[in-house]
Amino acid sequence: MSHEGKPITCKAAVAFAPKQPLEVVDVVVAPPQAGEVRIKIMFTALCHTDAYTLDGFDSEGKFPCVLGHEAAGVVESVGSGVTSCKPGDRVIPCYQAYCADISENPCEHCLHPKSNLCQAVRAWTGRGVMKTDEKPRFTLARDGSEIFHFMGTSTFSEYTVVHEVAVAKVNNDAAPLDKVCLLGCGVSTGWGAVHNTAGVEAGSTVAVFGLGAVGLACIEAAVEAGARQIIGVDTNDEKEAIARQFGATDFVNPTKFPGKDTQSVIVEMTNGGVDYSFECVGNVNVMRSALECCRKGWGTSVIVGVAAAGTEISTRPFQLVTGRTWKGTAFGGYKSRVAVPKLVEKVMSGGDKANLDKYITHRMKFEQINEAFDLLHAGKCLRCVLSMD
Ligand SMILES: NC(=O)C1=CN([C@@H]2O[C@H](COP(=O)(O)OP(=O)(O)OC[C@H]3O[C@@H](n4cnc5c(N)ncnc54)[C@H](O)[C@@H]3O)[C@@H](O)[C@H]2O)C=CC1
Ligand SMILES: N[C@@H](CCC(=O)N[C@@H](CSC=O)C(=O)NCC(=O)O)C(=O)O
Ligand SMILES: [Zn+2]
Ligand SMILES: [Zn+2]
Repeated sequence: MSHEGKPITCKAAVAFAPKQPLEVVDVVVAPPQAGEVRIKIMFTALCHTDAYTLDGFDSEGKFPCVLGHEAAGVVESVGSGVTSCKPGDRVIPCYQAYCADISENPCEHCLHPKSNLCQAVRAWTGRGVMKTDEKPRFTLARDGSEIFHFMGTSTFSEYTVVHEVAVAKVNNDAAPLDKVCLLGCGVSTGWGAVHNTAGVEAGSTVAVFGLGAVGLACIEAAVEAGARQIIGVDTNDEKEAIARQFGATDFVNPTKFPGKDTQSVIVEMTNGGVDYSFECVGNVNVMRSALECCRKGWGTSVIVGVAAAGTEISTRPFQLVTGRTWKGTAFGGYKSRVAVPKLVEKVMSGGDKANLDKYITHRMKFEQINEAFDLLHAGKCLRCVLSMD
């Protein structure tokens, strides 16, 4: 039965308040308005950023909300004026939008080769609402109260509504949605941090701080780029084996060097520091270590991790005066709607090299979402893919 133009009542995992378990409840998802797309979510994974927002660390976090931003699904219906996708299309919602190929008035970031920070809808997604009427499309079935969106995606729901500029198509019919959903955030971010933001070259030395899915994707990309030494850094010893499987040549657990900072350990190991480092933790002290373990003259450190509201980074300016570069990345610098379909093709044609299975440590039913958060918090899981059916 078609629900086109009508509200859909379905299950969503609602975050009613920070630090509280999600509640799987009935929500009403309004039909898509102009420039909007309603998607039936098939699979969604959890990213550390969902946990960070649920834990109350996100200055943009609004409650109640529907979290989730790493997913794949099928277009159920589209609002007026939508031309780039149609009902039945298999898609990946993108928290970083891209408007240049479908907007009559593209934003300057989409037109600029150096940025992927589309501004078309960002102001509204940050406030948890849709641009057209500045309201959410989710309401609670039991009392009609509004529920905010998250990152413009809100994939912890059987159905969601996103802006058209945030919809990447999965053009390859053979692409498994239960795997390519990971390209909606973590894996793409790690790959892009290495290839786009840093531009790691063959023969480079690399340190990756934080060996969750994002950090491991950095390692995978560094191997692909031909890095000769890749140092994985994590406070969890259990991450050493997996890091080496991904291609790390060395492993450092900072807790094993009491009284000595991690940057000193790495500078000694590399006789002067690494060419590139990646912070994939979201801790400002680790960000400092990641910068300061870079080689003077040309070392570049990329901040990938998302730090808690109110925290700030610091270092001695001398670290930059002596030639280190400190930069950051959002979604690995990829211009989402055009890049994600290419990443899907890369996975589909890449054999084992770009096999996403190694990131999927757990699979669960949607109703088990709080167990999945517990695993992520405990450091027991890279990616847990939740099935909606
Ligand atoms: N900039 C962007 O576009 C994106 C940023 N992120 C952020 O990237 C970070 C990583 O995300 P996930 O891989 O999903 O997280 P995760 O929680 O799976 O992995 C984090 C890893 O860091 C390790 N860790 C914790 N404290 C540490 C310390 N002091 N030193 C070294 N390692 C430490 C943990 O043991 C864990 O292995 C998060 O901050 C997340 O919010 C995620 C996706 C996109
Ligand atoms: N909302 C936070 C910042 C959160 C943040 O930095 N998000 C990353 C993506 S994390 C994905 O898992 C990002 O790409 N940010 C760029 C953006 O435009 O959102 C805050 O207010 O500090
Ligand atoms: Zn994410
Ligand atoms: Zn744009």
